[in-house]
Amino acid sequence: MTSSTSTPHDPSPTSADTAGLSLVGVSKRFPGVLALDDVTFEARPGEIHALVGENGAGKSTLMAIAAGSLRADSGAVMISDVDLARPSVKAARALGLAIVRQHPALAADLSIAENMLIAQPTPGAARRARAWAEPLLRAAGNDVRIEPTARVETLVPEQRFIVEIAKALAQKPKVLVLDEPTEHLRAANVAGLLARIRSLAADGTAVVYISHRIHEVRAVADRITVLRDGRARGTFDAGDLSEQEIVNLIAGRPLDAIFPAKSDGTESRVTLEVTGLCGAHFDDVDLRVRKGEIVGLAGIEGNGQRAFLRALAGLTPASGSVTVDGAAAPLGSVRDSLRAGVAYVPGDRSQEGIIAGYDVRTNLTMRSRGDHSRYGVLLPRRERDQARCSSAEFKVKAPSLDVAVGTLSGGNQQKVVLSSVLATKPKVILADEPTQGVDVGTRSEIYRHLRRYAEAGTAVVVLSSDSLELSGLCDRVHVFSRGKVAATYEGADLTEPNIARSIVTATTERVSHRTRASRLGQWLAGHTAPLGLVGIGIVLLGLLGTYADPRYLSAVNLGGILALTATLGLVAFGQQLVMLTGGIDLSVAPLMGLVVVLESFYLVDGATATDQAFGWLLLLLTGVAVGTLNWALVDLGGLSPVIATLATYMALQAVSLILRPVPGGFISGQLIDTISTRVGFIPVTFIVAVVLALILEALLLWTRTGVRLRAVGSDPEAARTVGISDKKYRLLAYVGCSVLAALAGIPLMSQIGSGDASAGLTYMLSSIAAVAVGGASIFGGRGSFLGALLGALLLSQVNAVTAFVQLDTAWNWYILGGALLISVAAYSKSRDLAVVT
Ligand SMILES: Nc1ncnc2c1ncn2[C@@H]1O[C@H](COP(=O)(O)OP(=O)(O)OP(=O)(O)O)[C@@H](O)[C@H]1O
Repeated sequence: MTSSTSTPHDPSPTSADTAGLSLVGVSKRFPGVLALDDVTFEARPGEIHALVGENGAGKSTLMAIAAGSLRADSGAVMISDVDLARPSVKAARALGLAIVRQHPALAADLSIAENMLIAQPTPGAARRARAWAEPLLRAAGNDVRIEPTARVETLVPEQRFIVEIAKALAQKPKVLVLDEPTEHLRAANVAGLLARIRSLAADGTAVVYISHRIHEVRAVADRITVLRDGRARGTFDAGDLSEQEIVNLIAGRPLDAIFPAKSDGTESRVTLEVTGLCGAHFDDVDLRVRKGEIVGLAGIEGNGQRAFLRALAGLTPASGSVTVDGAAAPLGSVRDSLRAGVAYVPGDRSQEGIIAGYDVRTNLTMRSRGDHSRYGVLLPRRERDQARCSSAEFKVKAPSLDVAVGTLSGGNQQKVVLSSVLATKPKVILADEPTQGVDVGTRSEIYRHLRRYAEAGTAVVVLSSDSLELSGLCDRVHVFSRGKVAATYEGADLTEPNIARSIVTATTERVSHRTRASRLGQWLAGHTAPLGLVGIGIVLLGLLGTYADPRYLSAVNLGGILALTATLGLVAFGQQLVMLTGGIDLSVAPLMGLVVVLESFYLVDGATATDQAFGWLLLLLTGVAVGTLNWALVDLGGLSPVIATLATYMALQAVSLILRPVPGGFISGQLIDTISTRVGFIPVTFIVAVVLALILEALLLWTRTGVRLRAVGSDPEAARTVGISDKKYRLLAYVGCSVLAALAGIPLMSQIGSGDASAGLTYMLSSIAAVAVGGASIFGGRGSFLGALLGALLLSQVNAVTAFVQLDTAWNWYILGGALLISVAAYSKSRDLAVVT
């Protein structure tokens, strides 16, 4: 390889080169942006090919097309010499392409092992996911201990990236694409990853490496392709280029020094003084920032540096003394911190930095609302002017300020976060990874901005996992270990190797220090806790009922409670199914009534065998038809599930009333007897409900379909990204829900005995309540069929207990409302207990 900066390779693939990944003449236009313009790119087996370029140059778009998650307007994609004629994530994966995305495609409610499993071309058994994932995680994240059964929502960004990397490597890819994989990784894990990549390439894998960290690119890449404004600007041998030459190629012009000059140390005025700050994960930390200084924080994740920064921002409780420009600053309240001029640049951009669905303008101005509103009324022109000014200052690349910020490239989103924070004119800037995902040109602009703020008297504290950044930018760097400042570097000692060494020394300490959520915390945040909690509620209610009247334990009463539980349980299973996908079905109630009405024509005394067979078939068909209709309204019609199923609710109720304006038609007595059969005092319907709950629970937890269903509810975008058809799973859920609701009409028939259009109406609220009490999230992604059954039992018991204690029926509602509030509050609180910061 002999080309130089001035003589780039011809990127057109030759026939000998085409194995690996090959993209030929790819173009892609988004509204207002030509993201890719006739780009040709290839990565050969055994090479590491870096793809570099400014923010918004089109790197992620190109790789999304290679991975099949985005369709090109024109051009061809070939993986291992096979033309990806009909691009899809599945097809690309089957050909051996794995991708580590800039935004990890992980569903928060699923366990880490489950997330890794659903992204595999041929996923193994969900039951063995833990044992399978454990060694893969260990290999991907040197010293970061990650519990495969923990939910992804409990992970900090570094851990999420390690999971994303482990997920991709588990595929044993022939083509591995890494899109900014190290933005959140510390040096030890970066080194481990680069070594791993080299060994994969040595074994013949074609690796595409996207990064803004030029030293990494130089260290690992064999060839480098530069993208600018959607066009390929040349492919070069990495060995022929210096770092400065790569930087110049990316920017398209010579760039001066990346880091601005440091403080001359002549200022003595202290802008920020922190004394003896204590909080969760850090203890007795002092920090002083003088005018003109930038102070850096380093350390291994979990050693308290991030917790310290967040406490300073008022996000978590802390004690100690903080003064800003000599005045005492408040602790423990974000609002008060903001008022005192303390501004925080969040490290977790997607979770805390932006509101992805909102436009760029709102995201740019939302932190400084007071500046462009009067008496609470927004002044649109002033807002627009400020947004324009902020976006120009940071050169935010967006088709217009009205597009959703989520459609911008990662680096441009980061610029939006920073400029929106700086628009608050802060006295203190607490910046957590301020240059994550930002290109080298903008990076140097951000450094200059921060330096300018520092010189103007703003206290600037930067937390970064990049030692090079800290040594180049900061005047002083504190390295954290076990929640305390273990080393401080300044002047001539402030060098990258010193910081890196200090961090590595802390690694060994940290392995033992790394806090994991307590066992109780993990259990409370887990799948079984709601079952235990509802179980306790059921026992307590039972004791109350028995205390009020020993006949509570009579076979008649218990049998009655269980029969009602069976009916409610069946419809709650349906509701649970839909809620797992993030939906809700209000139409279950009139559907149950409609089933009873329909059967009051067919399953009557003296009905012919044909009529009876038709009656049963009609029950099933009605369920399938209503479920399909609901799904079509939601998924094809784009209606919200509440509106869609409310419309169906009204339509079904109207049909029932047309068929039976007044209750009438008697269900066959023999059929009622059969449905009401009991084994001892236990109704057969209850036994059926228990068996069904167990089967559904097993399917949900231990089969690929169950895991995928939960993934769709937890994060439809992440699910689509790993190749799951979210529409298909929502169809399954809505049809399943309606069929279960129709089946719940069978025990209802035996309870009502005649065709009554209003028979099932109370089941709308009670089915939702049973599922919520049973531990489901109304946002989708988590829930339990056993929980729904126990929730149904609790609800049925409340009715019985209020009757036995001879309380007014209003108490039914008080108790149910209370149980609902307590359980939902308890579950949402318990989920926090598994999170380690
Ligand atoms: N879904 C989308 N809708 C609209 N525009 C998009 C979408 N995805 C990307 N773009 C636009 O396409 C262009 C290329 O974006 P892309 O994410 O590929 O850039 P990038 O080189 O990966 O940048 P970065 O380094 O910041 O990640 C940008 O202008 C971006 O705003």
